[in-house]
Amino acid sequence: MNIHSIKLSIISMPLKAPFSSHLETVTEREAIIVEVTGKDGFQGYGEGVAFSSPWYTEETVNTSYHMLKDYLIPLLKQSPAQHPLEVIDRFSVFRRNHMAKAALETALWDLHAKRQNVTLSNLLGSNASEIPAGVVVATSSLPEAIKQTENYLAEGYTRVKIKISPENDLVYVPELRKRFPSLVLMADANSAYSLEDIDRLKALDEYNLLMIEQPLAFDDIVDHSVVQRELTTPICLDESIVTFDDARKAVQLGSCKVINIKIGRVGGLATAKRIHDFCKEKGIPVWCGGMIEFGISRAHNIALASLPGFTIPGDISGSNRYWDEDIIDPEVKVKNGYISIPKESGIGFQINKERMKKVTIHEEIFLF
Ligand SMILES: O=C(O)CCC(=O)C1=CC=C[C@@H](O)[C@@H]1C(=O)O
Ligand SMILES: [Mg+2]
Repeated sequence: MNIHSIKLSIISMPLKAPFSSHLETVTEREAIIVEVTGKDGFQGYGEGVAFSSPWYTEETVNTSYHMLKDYLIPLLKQSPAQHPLEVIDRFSVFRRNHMAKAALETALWDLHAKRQNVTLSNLLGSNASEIPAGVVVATSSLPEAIKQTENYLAEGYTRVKIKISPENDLVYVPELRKRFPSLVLMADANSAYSLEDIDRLKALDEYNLLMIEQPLAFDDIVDHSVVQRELTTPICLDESIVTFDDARKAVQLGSCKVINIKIGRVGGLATAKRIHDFCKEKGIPVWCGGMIEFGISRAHNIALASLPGFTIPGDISGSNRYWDEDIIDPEVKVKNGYISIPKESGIGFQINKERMKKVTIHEEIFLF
């Protein structure tokens, strides 16, 4: 793809408020920003979405950096790709490390779209002009959860996700349902339950949740199929779906009725789109998951979520959900519950260089 150089930057920014689930409380977010510069001067951007420690998946900012620096960038230099679709196959010689792979692969998609002078959304096959927004309420205080939900509804959001575990589920869900009877509400368990909790999960059926996300183990597909048979509420898989074959097997087994697609978790846009295409064919609705990300990953999510199989609002909120000031210009904004798809080529947002400079804690350039 005629690459001149790749710059890796590690950035760090405090969240406006802590993001709490039963697994972790995030107060500060680090991420890797990948900037690929072509010999023609075009630049593509990607964002590594692994967290600082391995609480959500096994990857971290440091392991992603190591993969990019010591394996993925040298591999791309040694055997150049002609098209971003080729990259995933090339990277498959290295096991997993999907978030590191996606950080680089998405930057190449952005570069490719800019060179073709098309939006990334169009390049992926969409003609949509907007996507519905969704927001996550992640706090360990019920009054705070109620207050945040009220505020987000006032900002125009129409779909809210809360974090649940056996410690709070039968308090949070009934209380929020009572206060917001017609709210499109869903719950993410991040593997807080086991098969023994089946009655507890069944008790949630009466609260009209849009879905329950990842109730059982992060790497399970089989036990989820047992629980899904017992529940009327659809199960959505997040952590368990890291490859196309995971999605295929989960659908075949009846382990879920909905899939959350995260570009980073599945290793890039090519696999994300492949899972989307498969689910669309099988009648399985999908939505785009979030990673408490900065604007570059958010922009890639917007492009992906514009595809027609994304029939459920994703965890795609405005830049102001987490940040005082994002690293992109303009910031992502939610109006009447929707986010407009930018019309400029590639991801359609500019990098706010001044902001980037302020939040960068490390950078390195690799010449091709
Ligand atoms: O990006 C967002 O707005 C929310 C993302 C979100 O809910 C999650 C991100 C990462 C780990 C989890 O806690 C959670 C999820 O599992 O979907
Ligand atoms: Mg989740």
